[in-house]
Formats: sequence, structure tokens, C-alpha cells
Amino acid sequence: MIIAIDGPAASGKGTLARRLAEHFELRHLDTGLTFRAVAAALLAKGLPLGDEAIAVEIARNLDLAQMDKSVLSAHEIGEAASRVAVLGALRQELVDLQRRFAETPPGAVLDGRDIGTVVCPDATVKLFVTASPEARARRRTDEMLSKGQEATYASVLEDLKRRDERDSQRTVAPMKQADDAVLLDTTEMDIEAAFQAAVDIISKAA
Ligand SMILES: Nc1ncnc2c1ncn2[C@@H]1O[C@H](COP(=O)(O)OP(=O)(O)O)[C@@H](O)[C@H]1O
Ligand SMILES: Nc1ccn([C@@H]2O[C@H](COP(=O)(O)OP(=O)(O)O)[C@@H](O)[C@H]2O)c(=O)n1
Repeated sequence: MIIAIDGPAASGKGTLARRLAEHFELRHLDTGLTFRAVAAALLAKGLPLGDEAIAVEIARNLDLAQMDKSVLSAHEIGEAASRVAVLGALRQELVDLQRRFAETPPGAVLDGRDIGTVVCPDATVKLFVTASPEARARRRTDEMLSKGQEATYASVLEDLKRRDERDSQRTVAPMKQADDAVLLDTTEMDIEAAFQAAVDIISKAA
């Protein structure tokens, strides 16, 4: 079974994907981390985020097991990830890696922006998870503050909107709800309610 979860920044994709993977005894890949890892490596080398040849080389040598979420989840790396995510050759390299992960038995839950449309178009079930920009900004701000990071609601809201705009407008694999994906709007749901709604959708579809 392959569960594809897409949606905008801080919509709760990762939280849901982790819980669903545990519930259905599947592996989980946060594909955003793969873009974040490439961006972070370019930043560490002092190279421009548009250097496609080096970005592809970094992706080719990426070890999924070595990606450190606590480092890569930094807010500014999210912005840098969305800049490298427009590079077509890089996406191709990462899609190959993500697909191999998804197709390894017993299957997996993948979350990202183009899982249902590009990476796993034949996924068993597809969810497009969203929430209002204000709810997402509130959640991300609270998350950053709880980790002792500096954050203001207004700047996080602005950053998320800019990133969503870039992600949905790019020419290669833009963020988009697949035609056969089920929309899950969690604006008025807490984490538990969103999880139960997702389990219901998946149980009906699988
Ligand atoms: N339904 C929800 N209600 C309230 N907070 C949520 C909900 N879903 C996720 N969160 C919180 O919002 C933040 C962003 O969630 P995350 O799963 O990292 O989103 P994404 O993977 O889409 O960026 C986290 O702090 C998470 O605990
Ligand atoms: N499948 C994916 C996953 C992420 N990305 C890019 O990577 C960036 C970071 O993704 P993320 O899922 O880690 O971001 P958050 O939603 O956690 O803030 C996104 O803004 C996208 O530009 C992508 O293009 N395709």
C-alpha cells in the first residue's frame, strides 16, 4: 500500500504521515527533507541555490537515513528548499529516489507537494491536506517558539504565503491536488481529529 499526502507548508502533512505510517505499519518518507538536505548542502558550501549540476550531484549521494530533521527543519532552510525545488534535473533525481523508497515492500506513506501527481500517481490512496494560511502560520509559529526559536506570526504568515505561491506556480511539478485525491481541510480540526478523518478516508479507499 502506498499513501500519498500532499499539501501546503505547515498544513500538518508530516504529523499525519508519521501517525498513519505507524497505524498501517508502513515506512514513512518526508520528501520535503530531501529538498531541504540539498538546499542545506549548497548553503554550507556557499554555492548559489540555482547551481543545478552540483544540486544533482548532492542528490545522487543523498543518504535518506542520514537526513537530520532537527537541523533541516529550520525555517530558513524551508525557504531555500523551495528555491532549489524549481530545478527540473534535481527533481528528476529526487523523484527516482523517492519512488524507489515508495515501491519497496510493504509500501510507504510519502508526504510532499507532488506525491499524488508525479512521484506516485498510482498510489493506493491520495490525500491533499490543507488548512487556512492563518491556521498554518499559527501552528508553525507556535512550533518554532516551543523550540526556543525566534518567530513572529506576521513574518511566518508572509513567508508561508510566499513559499506556497512559488511552489504552486513553478513549471515543474507544481504543488497541486491530484484529480483523484481527497481534500482534508484541518483548519477546524486538532491533530487527533485530523488523524481519525484520514484513517476513515484511507480505510474506505484501500
Ligand atoms: N490539525 C492540527 N491542529 C493543530 N496543530 C497541528 C495540526 N496538525 C499539525 N499541527 C502542528 O502544526 C505544526 C506543523 O505540522 P507539520 O506536520 O510539521 O506540517 P507540514 O509537514 O505540513 O509542514 C506542527 O507543530 C504540528 O504539531
Ligand atoms: N515533494 C516535495 C516536497 C517538498 N518540496 C519543496 O520543499 C520545500 C520544503 O518542503 P517541506 O515539506 O519540508 O516544508 P514544510 O511544509 O514542512 O514547511 C517546499 O516548500 C517545496 O518547495 C517539493 O517541491 N516537493
